[in-house]
Amino acid sequence: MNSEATAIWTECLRVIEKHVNEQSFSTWFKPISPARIEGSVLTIQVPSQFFYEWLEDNYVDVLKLAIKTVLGANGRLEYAVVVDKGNSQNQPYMVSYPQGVSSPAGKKKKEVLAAANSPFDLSSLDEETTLQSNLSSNYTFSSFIEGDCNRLARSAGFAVANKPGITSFNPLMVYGGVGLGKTHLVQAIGNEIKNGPEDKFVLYVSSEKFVNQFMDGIKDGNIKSFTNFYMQVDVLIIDDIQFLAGKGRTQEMFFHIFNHLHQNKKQIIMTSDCAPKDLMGLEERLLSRFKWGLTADLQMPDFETRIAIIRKKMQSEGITIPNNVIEYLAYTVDTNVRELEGVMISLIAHASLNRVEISLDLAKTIMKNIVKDIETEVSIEYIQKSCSDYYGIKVEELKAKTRKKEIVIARQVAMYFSKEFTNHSLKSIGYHFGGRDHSTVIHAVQSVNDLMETDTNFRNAIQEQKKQFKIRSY
Ligand SMILES: Nc1ncnc2c1ncn2[C@@H]1O[C@H](COP(=O)(O)OP(=O)(O)OP(=O)(O)O)[C@@H](O)[C@H]1O
Repeated sequence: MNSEATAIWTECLRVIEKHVNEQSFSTWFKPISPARIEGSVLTIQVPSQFFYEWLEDNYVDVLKLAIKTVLGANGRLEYAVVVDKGNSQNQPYMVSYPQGVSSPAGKKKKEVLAAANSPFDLSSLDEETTLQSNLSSNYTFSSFIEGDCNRLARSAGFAVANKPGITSFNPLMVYGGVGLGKTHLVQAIGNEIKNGPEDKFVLYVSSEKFVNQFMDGIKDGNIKSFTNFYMQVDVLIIDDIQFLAGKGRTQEMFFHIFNHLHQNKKQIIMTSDCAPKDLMGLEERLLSRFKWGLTADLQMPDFETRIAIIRKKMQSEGITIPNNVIEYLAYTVDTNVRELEGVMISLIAHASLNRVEISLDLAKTIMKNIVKDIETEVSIEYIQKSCSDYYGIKVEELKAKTRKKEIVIARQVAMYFSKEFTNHSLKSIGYHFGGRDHSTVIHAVQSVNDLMETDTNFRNAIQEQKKQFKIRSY
């Protein structure tokens, strides 16, 4: 082994060690051996292609930092990937990496340090240092499907991403139920800013982590570093703010950080599982500040948006599935997007483990195992789609004002099924049919019952249609 390369790599490891936790260090850096140094190009040998990809995905910044610190601005890193056990390939597998290090003219981004051991210690890093921001690169605007359910939040988020701290959406508060895309959206904003032209210090942190860091700060007598760290941020994204409920001291600290950032036109983005007015256990002065900016909610995506989400996810996995399966999943999973994804993953896993095609039958089997009481879980949307297909009209026509006879019948039947197969109140059913009132629903149910008594064909058709709701399949 080249002793000069060894000495350089040892120096690099010293830098790396400061910025990753012990476990990551022994898992991902100890197995690396230095192969050679040629000029300012250090070649390291990694055990596998997977290992190399993992380093690139997760530790590119810290590697850049190490190379730059030890070899200077012109330093570069190359890899040699071991192809077979005990048989190393001496040709570098990848060249001209890391880019940021090999092109000193390139502008460095000031990002956020997420070094596990010393989260607030910025002292060893200069202005140009590339750090992490705790953002997942998968969460982008392009992978976030737009629909009525998220339009306001998404466009406000986009405006903030283009002018952080400058729009009146400061703070931006995104709220909504479990698994509806809050984290995805706020991280998309963070990624957009981070990849944008300005050099912004973006930090994403969960409220839980914020609380823990604050507690650690108190324990270690290190509160000043904690506060200084957060006050340096240009864009603070804090997830699940409801977690601060009842934690008075943390709230007080957050209040000061919030004020400081806001006064300095720094962007604050928050998420919560409920509307600010329902956030119990948060101080009034904090809640009143949340109202300074914009509050936007996320709802469960409607059927069409769910279809688009499934298509997008499948496309990103490189998997094609039949349309009727996509529709079936979109119909049946109307709780939240995370569950929808869970079902998709199960479906893909079953198909690949059992080496079978993804089919409607497979989807039904999986759904039966995953969703309890599936027979009773019929949504109004499902009924509307089914009835409009049956009568050959559009779903919108069921909700519209039109009084054309065939549409009135289809609408009444759909209301009748909604009353029979869902737990919605008459008022809620009316609302789903273009904002009609409950007496219209009562009238619809009565009319369908009357018609079934007098018209055998109609009764048979209704019985036939009912089956699909009972077995929840089509
Ligand atoms: N509109 C959307 N387009 C594409 N994917 C979405 C959309 N909404 C949610 N998702 C996906 O659904 C999953 C759950 O979203 P996310 O974790 O952001 O939800 P959340 O509201 O933050 O949940 P929690 O309340 O549990 O924190 C993620 O994988 C996300 O990518």
